[in-house]
Order: sequence, then C-alpha cells, then structure tokens
Amino acid sequence: MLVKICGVKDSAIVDAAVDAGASLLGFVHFPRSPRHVELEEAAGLAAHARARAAGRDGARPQVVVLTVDPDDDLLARIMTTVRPEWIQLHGGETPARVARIAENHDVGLIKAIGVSGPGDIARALDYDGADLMLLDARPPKDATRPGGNGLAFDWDLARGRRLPPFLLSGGLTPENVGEALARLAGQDALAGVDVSSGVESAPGVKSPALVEAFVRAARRA
Ligand SMILES: O=C(O)c1ccccc1NCC(=O)[C@H](O)[C@H](O)COP(=O)(O)O
Repeated sequence: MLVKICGVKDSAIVDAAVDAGASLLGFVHFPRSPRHVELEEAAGLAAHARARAAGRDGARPQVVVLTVDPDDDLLARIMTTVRPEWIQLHGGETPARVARIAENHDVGLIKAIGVSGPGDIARALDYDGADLMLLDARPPKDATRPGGNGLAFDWDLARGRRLPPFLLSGGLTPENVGEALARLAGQDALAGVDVSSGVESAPGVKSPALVEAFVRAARRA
C-alpha cells in the first residue's frame, strides 16, 4: 500500500512524512497553488528527505514532482533540477501526450484524472503511458486549481471496475481513509492513497501530527 503525502513545502513536514513511513512525497510546482514550490526548493527538500531516510531503517520515500500541462522545457528542468522518481501530471494531458513524455524521460509517470461519474473512471484505461493513475475528485467549475481541493468523489464508482493501478485521492483524511479503503476492498488495482488538504490546518499549511495520523490510519486499514 503506497501512501503519498502531497504538497510538502518544508523540512519539518518532510521529517514527519519520512518518520511516519510515507512512500511518496509530492512537491507541487504550480504557481497558483498555496503549496507551490520552486524547483530548486523541491530539489533541496528531496535531498533532505533522502538524507533523513538514509539514517533510518526501511524503505526511503520516493520523490514526486507535480506539474500541470508542462511543456518539454519544464519537464527537462524538473528532471535535471529535482531528479524525481516520479512526475505527476495533473492537467489536461492527453493519452498521446503522456505516452510521448514516457518515451522521452526515464521517470515514473502518475496521471491524475478528475472523477465525478462512471465515464470518468473509464478514461483511466486510456493512459497506456502512465505507470500509475491517480483518481481525484473533479474540481468545481470555479476552482483555482485542478487538484488539492479537499473534495472526495463517490468511492463506490471504483468498486469492481477494471482499472489500471491507481492511487485513491480527493478529500481523504486520517478519519475517513480507513472507510475509503474498506469500500474498495477487493479492488486489486488499488495501489495506494494520496492526501493533501486532509493533513493541513490551513491551505498549504501541513500539520506533522495529521501527517503521522494519516500514514498510521492508512497502514492500519
Ligand atoms: O495541491 C494542489 O494545490 C494542487 C495544485 C494543482 C494541481 C494539483 C494539486 N494537487 C494534487 C494532489 O495530488 C492532491 O494531493 C490531490 O488533488 C488531493 O487533494 P486533497 O483533496 O486536498 O487531499
């Protein structure tokens, strides 16, 4: 079970996530987000995470850079500056665009799609180039960002469906992640969970205690 903490902005939260046993740390590179970090900051936080994990037993968390409809130049800069294990594509990237990115870069690709009905779930099967899909709630029409809105979708939409490996995301919290995972029991494609707002005290302000509680609750479930 992968546990991804998304929107990490400072070393205290890196420490909390690493110490709690998170599998993936997400750095959001999207200037309109309250979680935005410059690539140089993300590189520093990634180095900090690797050093913190090296001093501990167990697997080290992998680094994810989240970007929205990146052009080729931005992708190249992400790869050379941060050197992440994963890039998360959280915009309107088409299956062809994702496949092209996969051909050009030696990195795992997470493709996010917004879900509000059964048809959205079916789109997950179109993305052959992605290593992991991320099923998130479709953002409201007036949203200022395509993710990180603290909204859940109907988890039952993913029950019993043929799906590629995916992370469940959108509106998860330490309190509801157990129920979400219970509802999707038997869904073999479920690879893990992802959270951002649910471990924050205010938009963009993560709480070490909530990060720890989320990882614990997800692992217990
Ligand atoms: O978090 C953001 O601010 C963000 C901005 C632009 C694109 C994507 C963004 N977040 C994507 C994530 O992976 C979030 O973890 C995911 O949407 C779940 O968010 P939440 O519902 O707040 O837990």
